[in-house]
Amino acid sequence: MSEVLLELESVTVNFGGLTAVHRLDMNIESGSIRALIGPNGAGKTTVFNVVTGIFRPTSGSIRFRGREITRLNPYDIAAAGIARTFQNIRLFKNASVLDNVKVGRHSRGKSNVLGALIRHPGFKAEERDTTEASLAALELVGLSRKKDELAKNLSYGEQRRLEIARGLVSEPALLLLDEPAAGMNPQEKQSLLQLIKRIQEQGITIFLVEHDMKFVMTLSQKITVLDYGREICTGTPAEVQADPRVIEAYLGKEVG
Ligand SMILES: Nc1ncnc2c1ncn2[C@@H]1O[C@H](COP(=O)(O)OP(=O)(O)OP(=O)(O)O)[C@@H](O)[C@H]1O
Repeated sequence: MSEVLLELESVTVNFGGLTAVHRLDMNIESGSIRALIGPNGAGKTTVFNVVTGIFRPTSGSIRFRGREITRLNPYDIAAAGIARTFQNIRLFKNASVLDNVKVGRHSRGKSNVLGALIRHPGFKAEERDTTEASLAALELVGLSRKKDELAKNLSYGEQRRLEIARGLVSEPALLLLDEPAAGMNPQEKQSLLQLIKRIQEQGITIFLVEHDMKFVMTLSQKITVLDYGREICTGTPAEVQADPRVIEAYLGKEVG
């Protein structure tokens, strides 16, 4: 049995009278690729938001590498080793590709503003380290040649890969991808699939929300299915596809 990296225990998230996530238990094994699927509004993004500290759960607990992270703020959660991308592209469009990646390194930085202003030696060493790590992340996502381009001049698929590079540069143990394949053409999806596998080979655990079923079934070791905030099934792609509760949850609903 491999070690559990992320553990959700009876996590509930209420928004006023609405229960977006209801007593969710989840164990994500270190080194695995886990998908979270479910019809629109099932609570998937809310799960990402509580894991990354954007929302606090109403009740329940979240542990990462055995450490309680439930009440930490997003910055401390990032520093603990969890990175994410968002459903909608969030890049600095008028900044270079390289600078967009460097921004992702901030959760590891130790130097303060004063160190930057006086060009303290520690700051310079950190700058060098940031640039090297950013170039390595760009290499991994296949964007090295475009490092000096403005982000806005990249194609849609490249912009999404740039966001992944920005997540990787903090050297996370866990990478959360929110609908990474959304809006991509078949070639872009294929190259994304290969990229996610390469990231996993680097020892990074992947947790993704994705509507493209073919993509999810090809990539994931295990899938958790949510419906109205409740887990209805967790299993291998074959187990999930054969589960009547999953078929029922999707019947008559837009799969996306
Ligand atoms: N900040 C919020 N305030 C109030 N309600 C919210 C908030 N965020 C999400 N919700 C509600 O919680 C429920 C779950 O939303 P969530 O975005 O997590 O679903 P999802 O599974 O990610 O959906 P989609 O596949 O459409 O992105 C929905 O009913 C949504 O309207």
